[in-house]
Amino acid sequence: MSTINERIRQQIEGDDVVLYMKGTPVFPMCGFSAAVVQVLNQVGVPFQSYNVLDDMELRQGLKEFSNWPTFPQLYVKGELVGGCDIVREMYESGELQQLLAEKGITHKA
Ligand SMILES: N[C@@H](CCC(=O)N[C@@H](CS)C(=O)NCC(=O)O)C(=O)O
Ligand code: FES
Repeated sequence: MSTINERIRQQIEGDDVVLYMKGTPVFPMCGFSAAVVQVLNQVGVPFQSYNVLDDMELRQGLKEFSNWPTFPQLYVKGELVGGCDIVREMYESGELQQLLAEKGITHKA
């Protein structure tokens, strides 16, 4: 495995919920990323985020790692859930909340 893939693997296995985004949760640099931050805040689960605008190797590596060409990318327990459209749809249908509950990811205190 290449170094970048190892780094990604460590990141997505290091936290239950990982968001690769443009900007930060406090200062998102794109509306798509902001939308997923908003969903996660609504659901109330803690998440780790990485800013792909700060790291071109990560930005490129993730597209190949997950075969997913855009950001945001949301991972739960090491698996890609999807981007903005998928996350929003899953939130609206309740599927996202169900997935998180099934994986034992609890709300922030
Ligand atoms: N429909 C996409 C919207 C996300 C999107 O189109 N992202 C673009 C613009 S922010 C992107 O990441 N392009 C590749 C790049 O900037 O490296 C989704 O559901 O996540
Ligand atoms: S940065 Fe332009 S659409 Fe995301």
